Amino acid sequence: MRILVAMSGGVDSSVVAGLLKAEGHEVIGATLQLYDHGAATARRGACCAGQDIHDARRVADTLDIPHYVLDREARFRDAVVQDFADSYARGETPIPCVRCNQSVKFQDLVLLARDLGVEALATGHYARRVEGPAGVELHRAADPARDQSYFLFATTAAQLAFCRFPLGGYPDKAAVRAEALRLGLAVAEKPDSQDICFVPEGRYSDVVAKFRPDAAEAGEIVHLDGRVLGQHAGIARFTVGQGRGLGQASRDGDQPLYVAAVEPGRRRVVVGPRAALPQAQIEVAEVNWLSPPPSGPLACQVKLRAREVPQPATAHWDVAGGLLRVAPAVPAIAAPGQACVLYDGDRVLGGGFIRRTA
Ligand SMILES: Nc1ncnc2c1ncn2[C@@H]1O[C@H](COP(=O)(O)OP(=O)(O)OP(=O)(O)O)[C@@H](O)[C@H]1O
Repeated sequence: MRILVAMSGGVDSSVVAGLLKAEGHEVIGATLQLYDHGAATARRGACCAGQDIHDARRVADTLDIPHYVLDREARFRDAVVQDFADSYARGETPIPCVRCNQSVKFQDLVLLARDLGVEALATGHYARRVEGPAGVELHRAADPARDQSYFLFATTAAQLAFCRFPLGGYPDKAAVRAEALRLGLAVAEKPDSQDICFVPEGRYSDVVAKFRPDAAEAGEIVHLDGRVLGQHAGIARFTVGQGRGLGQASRDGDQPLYVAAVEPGRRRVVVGPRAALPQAQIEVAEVNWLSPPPSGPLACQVKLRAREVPQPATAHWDVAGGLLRVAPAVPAIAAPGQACVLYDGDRVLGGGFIRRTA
């Protein structure tokens, strides 16, 4: 098979290219240049800085495969970084990896793949693509610690059919690194990439302040009952459900307080006791189904943030409104902007972005 491999310069996608080549496929590598390296080169493990492009090229040379570098900086800045800042300015907590998968990685790479006349696009994502009786399904990776299915919910059925995730069945990262050594790849010991590739040193509020200074303006922290408890240095620093970083607004007497809402219009952060936060129903928009959309109540498990185990819930799909209403079996706090992904066991049924909670 002629196959395009999305090569970030990291261990995972390098191993994918090596494995596919060893299996006898005709492999072509492609690396997307996604952001200005100036700020990022100091950061080890960033996925798409200059060093990473160099590493990807070196791996391609070792494997003796053709390698393309595509400049997608402008598109990444508009579709991912600007969207990230805009989302914070709306009082949400964005999930940029999903936007990147949606708008840059899969769209642009699938287009390139089609131009090159290849039959599939392979990535180093930890997820499993399963050929089911009614079409291709997305499943959780074998290694729960690495599973990235949550970030892939927005992949369309057509993209999924075209994609391959050869690492989805690996038991753990150590096995992938061992494979890299066996294949003689220079990146075998390279550190894992960190949370958000375009944010140097985890200072995401600096990025937001640059793109949306309004989200970094000071404002009040108020209690649900209207009392002003303190000041904050920008709404972008707050997420619904957050209990840390509230300064003197972190307690009311001996009762711990949590962020109940972020109000961009009034630049206010509203806090209250945990039990007072809305947790009964979650409204989800921009829904993508990777299974037949349900016509009645759907008993499933949902994941409301990247690092959590799916929890039982019932979902109702409002076809006309294009909205999903999710009622967790055990009340749960959900942050607008994050993804709500529906599972049936290991299988991803679909998902969308959390809009509001009630
Ligand atoms: N700049 C890029 N160019 C091409 N493909 C990329 C790029 N960044 C990521 N990818 C693809 O998306 C996959 C998942 O990206 P993620 O940022 O989660 O990388 P990762 O888990 O650190 O993997 P890796 O070790 O390959 O960097 C990568 O394995 C790779 O196939």
